[in-house]
Amino acid sequence: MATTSPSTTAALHHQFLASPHQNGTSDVESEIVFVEETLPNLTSFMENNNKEEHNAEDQKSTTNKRYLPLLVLNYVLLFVGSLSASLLSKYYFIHKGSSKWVSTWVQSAGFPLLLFPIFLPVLLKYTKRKPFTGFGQKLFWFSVLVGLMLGFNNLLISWGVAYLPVSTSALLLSSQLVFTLILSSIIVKQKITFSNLNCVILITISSIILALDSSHEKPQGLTDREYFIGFSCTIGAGLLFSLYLPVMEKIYQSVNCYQMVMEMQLIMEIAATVLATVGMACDQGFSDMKKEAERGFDKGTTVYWLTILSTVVTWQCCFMGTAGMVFLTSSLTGGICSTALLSINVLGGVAVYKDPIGGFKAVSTVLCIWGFCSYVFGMYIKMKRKKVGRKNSSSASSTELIPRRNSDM
Ligand SMILES: Nc1nc2[nH]cnc2c(=O)[nH]1
Repeated sequence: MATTSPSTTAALHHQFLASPHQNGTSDVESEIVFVEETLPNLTSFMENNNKEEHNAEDQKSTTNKRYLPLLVLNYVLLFVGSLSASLLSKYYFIHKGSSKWVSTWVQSAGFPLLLFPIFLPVLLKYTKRKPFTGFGQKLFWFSVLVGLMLGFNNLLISWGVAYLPVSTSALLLSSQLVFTLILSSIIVKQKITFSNLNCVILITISSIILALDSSHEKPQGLTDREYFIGFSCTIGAGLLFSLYLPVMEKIYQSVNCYQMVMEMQLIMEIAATVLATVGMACDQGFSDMKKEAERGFDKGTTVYWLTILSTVVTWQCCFMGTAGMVFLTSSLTGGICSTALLSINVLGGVAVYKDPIGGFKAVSTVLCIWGFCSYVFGMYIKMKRKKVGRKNSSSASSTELIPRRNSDM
């Protein structure tokens, strides 16, 4: 029978959930040993209590009542953000915007928007946790490092977009999905299943068809050197992004609260903005911006600033959604959702810019939707099976303590 008082137990439980890796290991089994060895009286007490407490604390647990609304919200952010950021970036370049630094800077400069998901839950009394509680130095420096990596990725994306046709960069970027599958199987031991392999293959084929169909869209006057730069930058961006996703998943394994994910995201976006701002300052980006607003942009000054502002907001939604998806599901699911949107973005081009749609584009879109839907359906079935399994298993409660990853999603 437990002798620990409920308040001590709750505090220790909270401490464990907040930093499960304090014993210096990252292995789930050693965490069980850690709990059972260092808190001998706690385990049996928790058998009766931890299920509800864990679900209330661990927002990435699929049994948490806030899990599904958060997942839907993040996917909507990713979908709307990615689609509109891509259309707006195209709008910027179509109407004679040309600065690569401006296009890099707008991808992260919307970081103050992250203060909403950080402070709103406290103001609305959804949580008692004060923002940045338990945010250690290690997590801070990790976030800065990953933020600089993301800033560099944003720069590479901008160079790619500036030199390559949209279809070519979509094809090259879709290679990030294969890299994500490989890197996440190495970094977070992602299982390669029929469902995720099928999805990766279908979405990759979908992008290849799309790119082959629109290879004639190569801009006139593009030199071989520029094409090579655009090509290398886009491949580099795909590689960096496919490293970024599993690295984030690895870090999120020690985070159980969505608010903290947004706090990390804030630090990362600030680091990426510092990088972009230094680049802007050194390469006359700010004066380019002013010149573009006054003379370069063919839709006038007001529309220029509105375009910049909406691009800033939509990129932020896109990154917020990506981070949320990786936290709530896995890096592979986040990667699949982002990359599937590359093909869907083409449909956005058809709807908004009246880009021509032929048989190839239609087949590509169907393949992409098919791959994506079969994956989501597979995830849904798996989640349902897990739920039934959990209900049937009465001995599962003691291991519910361990932050459970949806590693096969
Ligand atoms: N490389 C890369 N950068 C991104 N930034 C936002 N989405 C993406 C993506 O899918 N790939």
